[in-house]
Amino acid sequence: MSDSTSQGAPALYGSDVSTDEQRDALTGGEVPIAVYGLGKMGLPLASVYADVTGNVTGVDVDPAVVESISAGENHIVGEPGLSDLVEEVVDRGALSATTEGSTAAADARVHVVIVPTLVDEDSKPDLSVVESVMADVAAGLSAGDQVILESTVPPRTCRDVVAPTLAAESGLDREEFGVAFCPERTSSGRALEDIRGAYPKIVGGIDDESTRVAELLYGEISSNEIVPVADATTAEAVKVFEGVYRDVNIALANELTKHAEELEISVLEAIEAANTQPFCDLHIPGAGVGGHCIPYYPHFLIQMFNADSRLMELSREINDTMPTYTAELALSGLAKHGKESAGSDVLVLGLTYRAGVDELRATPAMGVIERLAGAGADVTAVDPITDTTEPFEDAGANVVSLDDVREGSYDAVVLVTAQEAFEDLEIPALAADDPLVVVDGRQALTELQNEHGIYYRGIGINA
Ligand SMILES: NC(=O)C1=CN([C@@H]2O[C@H](COP(=O)(O)OP(=O)(O)OC[C@H]3O[C@@H](n4cnc5c(N)ncnc54)[C@H](O)[C@@H]3O)[C@@H](O)[C@H]2O)C=CC1
Ligand SMILES: CC(=O)N[C@@H]1[C@@H](OP(=O)(O)OP(=O)(O)OC[C@H]2O[C@@H](n3ccc(=O)[nH]c3=O)[C@H](O)[C@@H]2O)O[C@H](C(=O)O)[C@@H](O)[C@@H]1O
Repeated sequence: MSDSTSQGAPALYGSDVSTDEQRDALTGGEVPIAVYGLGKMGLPLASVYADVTGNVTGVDVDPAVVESISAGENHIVGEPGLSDLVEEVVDRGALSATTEGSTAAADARVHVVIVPTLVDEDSKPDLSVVESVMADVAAGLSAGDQVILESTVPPRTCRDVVAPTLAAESGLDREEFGVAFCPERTSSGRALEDIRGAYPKIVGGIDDESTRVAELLYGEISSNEIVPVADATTAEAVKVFEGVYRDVNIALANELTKHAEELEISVLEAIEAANTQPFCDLHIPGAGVGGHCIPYYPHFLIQMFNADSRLMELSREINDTMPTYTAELALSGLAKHGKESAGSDVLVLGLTYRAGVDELRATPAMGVIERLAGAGADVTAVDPITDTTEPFEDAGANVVSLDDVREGSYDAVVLVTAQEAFEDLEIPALAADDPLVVVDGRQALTELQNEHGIYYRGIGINA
């Protein structure tokens, strides 16, 4: 097998030099790496790869993203350490950025793909972005290259979509290049810590050599254990199973919170007590399950395979009722105090899918706003960490700033996402009348439970 391409960069896949020599080449900056997708996950990942290998080209379709990174700037909010790391690796030439995917592919020996894998309006997995990146990679793929997919995908994607597509579009035989799935087990807000080794790194290749190269790569990226599994399909399943586990368990917590309401107990207290023994890990009930991960991953199994998935489907259904349930706690609170829904002034706190992350896909806030506006309430919304307002205005909300909120007065306040900036908000002072209805969708306002002039309903607390 050729050990170098026309560019002379050493191959890793199928190379006949020792693994130690390959490791030295990798950490010595001799192995050019391309990372496709420079978003919440891709920019931290590309930056760590650059920090370790010194030779990374990041690829993104968004010229503004490429421009900011090329200037050594970090466009992702809320990631400790990322701004300094981006500035440092760009400054020393270890990381550069481009919109030209196929050009970057031609020069790279390792291709790391971490672009969005979404679902369409029928909840069917949408791999179009991954497929478009693979077309770029194929255009520049050489014998001896390794492709790493980190985007979460339906199991069998590497085996049945990525590898055949790369072979067909590059003209190479399937045995001439490596493909491995190496799931990104990272949470926004702690991306660098997670990528560098908070948890073991799962790797699975379409063949043993692909797995070996993935182990070599992540052995240098992560300080934690590298866990090779039987194949890429197993690795893809590991990631999806982790996400489905979370969605199902959040649904259980959401169902238990409704039992707790009937039992007149705090489900949060019961959950915390139940979790004191190691065989129980009840999750936390809330205003809904958002983001482009947890609500999407179950569909990577439900929609793609024939096996019975009633539990996953029902869990999705339960979680998707929570935004409406949250809004109706406010509407029933208003009615209990003689206020019509129509014409009531309701403030929604938080629009992103979870605190500190500027991501709006599948955000529970949308369902809350739709139900309130649908009942005729005058809805005001605020979220200091996102600049996006249009979708929420289209749904019937007037999106304002925190300063505007402080000037306003409301019949009800609904907290959907507990942004840090809300901690300074004097919520009782926002009351238009006595009482102010407060719905706490994230157990973030519990101090208002027994406050005079407040009618408090907290999901997981007393609802
Ligand atoms: N966000 C998270 O917490 C986690 C996400 N993941 C996986 O990582 C994937 C990416 O997630 P994020 O980084 O959060 O998404 P993101 O939406 O923050 O960033 C995606 C980036 O890819 C770029 N992009 C889109 N099409 C492209 C193309 N054809 N070529 C190159 N770049 C392109 C976009 O411009 C954007 O900058 C997710 O779909 C998910 O499967 C895995 C673990 C955690
Ligand atoms: C298994 C797991 O913990 N996965 C994490 C998850 O991160 P993500 O950013 O999607 O956040 P998340 O904490 O799962 O929250 C998702 C949604 O669910 C809600 N949520 C979360 C936990 C909970 O007990 N109750 C609840 O209602 C959140 O408010 C949010 O709307 O999905 C990421 C991913 O796979 O993309 C993954 O890397 C992260 O480690």
